Amino acid sequence: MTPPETVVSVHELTKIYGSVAAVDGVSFEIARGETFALLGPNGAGKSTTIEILEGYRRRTGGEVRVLGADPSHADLAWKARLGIVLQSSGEQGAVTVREQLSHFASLYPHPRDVDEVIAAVGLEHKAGALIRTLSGGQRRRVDVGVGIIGRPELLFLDEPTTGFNPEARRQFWDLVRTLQDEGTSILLTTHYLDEASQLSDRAGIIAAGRMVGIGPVGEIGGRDARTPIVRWTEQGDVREERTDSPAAVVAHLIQRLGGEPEGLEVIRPSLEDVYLDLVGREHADELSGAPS
Ligand SMILES: Nc1ncnc2c1ncn2[C@@H]1O[C@H](COP(=O)(O)OP(=O)(O)OP(=O)(O)O)[C@@H](O)[C@H]1O
Repeated sequence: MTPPETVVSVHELTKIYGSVAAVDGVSFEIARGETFALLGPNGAGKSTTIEILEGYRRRTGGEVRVLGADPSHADLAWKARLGIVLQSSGEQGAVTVREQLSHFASLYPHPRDVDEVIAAVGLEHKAGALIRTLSGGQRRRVDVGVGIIGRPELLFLDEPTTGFNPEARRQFWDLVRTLQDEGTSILLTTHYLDEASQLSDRAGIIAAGRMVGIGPVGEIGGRDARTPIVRWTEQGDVREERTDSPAAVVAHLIQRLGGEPEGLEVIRPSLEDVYLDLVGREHADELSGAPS
């Protein structure tokens, strides 16, 4: 079997603004067809990293290859293989949704069908509406449509579902799964850890410009961080035990206490629990539900 092709490779990337290291020695790789999530609190360095990979910002140091090229020297043909959904589009929108997507489609050699994309982002009923008359979440869907219209090999999604209602977020996840089935490689940043768990194969957690955890979403943080916790209340005190065999612990408890333990919970630490441990509790208020 041939090893998977690497579409993004980042080695010891740094970006210094004045005296601040916004990105401070970050390394990771993305294989073709993989979805990789970059997670971290506000100001951690995610957008700076993603914008360097897109060729929008110059790095201070380190090695970066994206689809075989150095983004700081790449050409238009390279750019046409990327799909980009920036954190904010700044789009004023004196054109309709269909006009906007048709315009971007005309810039690519093998674009998707405009009406298919409009349907995929759930804007059929707004196809003829001026973009400036759309809600924030609807405009975000236009941004996503622009990002995928060129049939990109590699798609950058920087906080794509900010402002989406829960139903729109689920629809967006379905769209991403379709793109994944077609073989698209994706780099995603999000403050919604459920979104990262649902969509990504692997994730990296950045805090203050440094990678503090990286791996498959189900394994990040290591085995100990993922060990289940059995929690119960006994004589007014909350007790807990970390164990690989929670059923045996519960059975033993029932026997010892002579019945149902009060307040019994079996907790399997989620990506969110591991994230909080890794970035520190002081960043907890910047978690999901409070995107930038
Ligand atoms: N043009 C700039 N000049 C100076 N400092 C900058 C500039 N752009 C970003 N920074 C700083 O770099 C750090 C990383 O910012 P970045 O936007 O990459 O964070 P982020 O992880 O994407 O955050 P968020 O989740 O809020 O989008 C922050 O401290 C930010 O203030």
